[in-house]
Amino acid sequence: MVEPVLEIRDLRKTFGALKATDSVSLDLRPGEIHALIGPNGAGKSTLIHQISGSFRPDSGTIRFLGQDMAGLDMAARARLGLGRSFQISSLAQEFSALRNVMLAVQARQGTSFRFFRPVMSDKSLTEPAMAMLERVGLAGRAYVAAAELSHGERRQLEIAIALALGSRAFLFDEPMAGMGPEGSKALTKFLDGLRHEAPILLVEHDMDAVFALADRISVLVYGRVIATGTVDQIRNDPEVRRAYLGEAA
Ligand SMILES: Nc1ncnc2c1ncn2[C@@H]1O[C@H](COP(=O)(O)OP(=O)(O)OP(=O)(O)O)[C@@H](O)[C@H]1O
Repeated sequence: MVEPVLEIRDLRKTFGALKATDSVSLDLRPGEIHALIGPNGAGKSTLIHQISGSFRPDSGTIRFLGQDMAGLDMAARARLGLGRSFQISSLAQEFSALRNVMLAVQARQGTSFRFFRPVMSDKSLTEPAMAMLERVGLAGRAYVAAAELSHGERRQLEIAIALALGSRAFLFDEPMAGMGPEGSKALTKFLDGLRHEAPILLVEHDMDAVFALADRISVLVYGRVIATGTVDQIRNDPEVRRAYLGEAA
């Protein structure tokens, strides 16, 4: 069997008497989109926070690329390649898309001071940055300021930055939120290709996107995973239909 990229075992987190994460186990395999769905308050964001390192679990383990994440803070997990998006504020708005990715390439290379060469003509930065924009389908917008990009394009740019920084897996919490139908469609198409760059754990309420994208779905209800399976298995699971999907299935 293929080794999972991310492996979560028996994770528990309580807030007072509330079991926000109740013995959750799931994994993320190479090349897959694993969607996490469930009603409001089911504990999806709480789970993502524990994986990214912003909440500490009460018990259980999180392994990423074979390494135990306990004791590593968010920055350390990000450095290992656990990419958490979307953080629009991380973009330098007045800089071009290319320049934004170049900053990430530069950070990865660990060479922040380049007094003798004008940055924009430094091929060791422009070439990998442009290649990254091509990978996310944004090369045609390379010289446009981040502030001028559409909502969806900014998300593509953030992912180019995350890939340039070395992200090996993505945690996305409701990426479709705030997008119109056209934007959602474009982002769905983009995420579809992105899984081959790095697998994605996707929290999403937009069921059209989830059913179009997910290789597997886990359903969280009251902090517990009540089912994990393919789109068809989940759509036809009587407990899932009763607890969550209702007529949406
Ligand atoms: N910092 C916190 N302190 C106390 N309770 C919290 C905290 N964060 C989340 N909760 C509670 O934990 C439960 C799970 O919340 P969470 O935001 O993880 O659910 P969710 O599935 O992401 O919901 P939604 O789909 O609405 O985003 C909720 O009852 C919430 O009120």
